Amino acid sequence: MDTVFIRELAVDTVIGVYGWERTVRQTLLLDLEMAWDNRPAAAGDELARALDYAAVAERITRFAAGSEFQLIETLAEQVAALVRAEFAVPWLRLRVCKPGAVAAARDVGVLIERGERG
Ligand SMILES: Nc1nc2c(c(=O)[nH]1)N=C([C@H](O)[C@@H](O)CO)CN2
Repeated sequence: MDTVFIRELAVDTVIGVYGWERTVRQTLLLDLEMAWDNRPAAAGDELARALDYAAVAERITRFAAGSEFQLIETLAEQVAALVRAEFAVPWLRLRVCKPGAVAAARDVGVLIERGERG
């Protein structure tokens, strides 16, 4: 299996457990690695056989824009399920970062893997 990836996708969403966080939109950064066999797309040089990272990024951005989760764990789980179901991705690794959430830390977030690499 090969990998198709998206790095530091910035999505705006309502996210957080504190009262003030329910009234603002914050930016999360997503890193996504998706298992995919790139050989058919390369052999035919055709997007139709590729895992279209632009389409995946657009879908995640749209989903996050309409969501209002408290925990980044929940957003990560939902994004992972959506990508696997809608794009037939057998395995993925997703990192969700919430920059600025802990002032003394460069970054905080969660990292999940779902599915089988095959
Ligand atoms: N494991 C998590 N810890 C925390 C989360 C979270 O989503 N997952 N969220 C918060 C607050 O919303 C925080 O980001 C506000 O700065 C605290 N801990």
